[in-house]
Amino acid sequence: MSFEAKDSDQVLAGDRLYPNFEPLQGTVVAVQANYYWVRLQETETPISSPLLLCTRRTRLKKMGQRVMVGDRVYVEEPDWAGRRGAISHVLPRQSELDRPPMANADQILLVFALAEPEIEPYQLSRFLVKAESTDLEVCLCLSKSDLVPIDEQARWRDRISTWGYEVTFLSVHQGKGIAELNQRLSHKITVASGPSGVGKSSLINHLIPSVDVRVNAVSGKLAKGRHTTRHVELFELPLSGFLADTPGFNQPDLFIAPQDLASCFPEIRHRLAEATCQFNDCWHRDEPGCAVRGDWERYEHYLSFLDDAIAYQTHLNQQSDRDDVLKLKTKRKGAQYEARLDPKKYRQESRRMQQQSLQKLTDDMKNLMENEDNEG
Ligand SMILES: Nc1nc2c(ncn2[C@@H]2O[C@H](COP(=O)(O)OP(=O)(O)OP(=O)(O)O)[C@@H](O)[C@H]2O)c(=O)[nH]1
Ligand SMILES: [Zn+2]
Repeated sequence: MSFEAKDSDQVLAGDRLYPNFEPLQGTVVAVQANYYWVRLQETETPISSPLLLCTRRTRLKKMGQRVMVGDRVYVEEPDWAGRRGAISHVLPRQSELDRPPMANADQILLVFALAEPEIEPYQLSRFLVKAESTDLEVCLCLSKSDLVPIDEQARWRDRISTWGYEVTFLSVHQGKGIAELNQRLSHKITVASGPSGVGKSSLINHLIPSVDVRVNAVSGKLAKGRHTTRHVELFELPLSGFLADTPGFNQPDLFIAPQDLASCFPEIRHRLAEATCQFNDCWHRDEPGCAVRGDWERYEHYLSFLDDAIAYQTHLNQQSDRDDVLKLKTKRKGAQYEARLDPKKYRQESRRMQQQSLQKLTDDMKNLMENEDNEG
């Protein structure tokens, strides 16, 4: 065997069979059925604000590779005129949220109003714990600062700092805090959350003055699913980055395991960094030698959420016992639950529906582009 210089057109094992091409990369901003709206990175695309309606390559489907809002993807075979493409690859996720279903979120923007409606500490605590349970960064903003005198704002700032959080004061009406917030949101994917009426919509409109018409048009098309917890959509921020406003995030059910609750309180994390409880599995209620129990403000909230968490876990355990019984019964009776749906008919139906919805989306895109042409 001799070592020879490689022939330029000889193909060896391990060689790349494709020429060196940079794949088109983008972020999935909305999902509808099996179609994905992908915002491409602006570089090297022949159109501006490239938003393509994409399908998912069969290979991904076969692999069971789900594509979520927030996913960073490669897009192949762009059809620039028709604004269509195909997702060929999903890049590894940094994070994954279940509700809303979202990939790569970096932080949660939690908005409460200083007034109208007034801050309700227990409710704020609940939102904070919910946010903490995702393991994402929490950015807490208090809005409508124009309605409340400076000394009252300072009282809230001091009070919430004992909870372990810094606050940013905002007033959309006075444009206060907006620049600072924009910085915190830049180059990140942020999920906005907060109770109704705190001014979240006003804030988003203010942050994104030219809320992207195309993305907005996506909202219109997705209107049906818009107010369900399953729907989520990303808006592009002026300093880069995306913001998701998701109605589904507004009812924070604390489905947290009792043993995980303590880590959702900065006050407890802080106490446990300084000292340890006598028992490893301390729930910080009335156990002897507990390092957490004390007269800190939110301890009452912790106890209350713990009761909820224990009740929820008990409920789950009972349900899983019931499911086990059901499984046993079903086994004994044989496969009587099979073939409820005629799978073939169902598949044909759903394919036809997909074709229809694709046709509708394509029409929508055409209308949009025509409108844009008329405007510009
Ligand atoms: N004084 C004052 N009012 C504000 C400010 N921002 C919003 N508002 C008012 O608060 C009210 C609610 O604002 P929205 O933006 O609809 O609040 P939201 O959080 O989106 O409410 P939902 O749609 O119910 O979720 C409106 O009347 C706004 O004009 C602000 O900075 N200062
Ligand atoms: Zn303890």
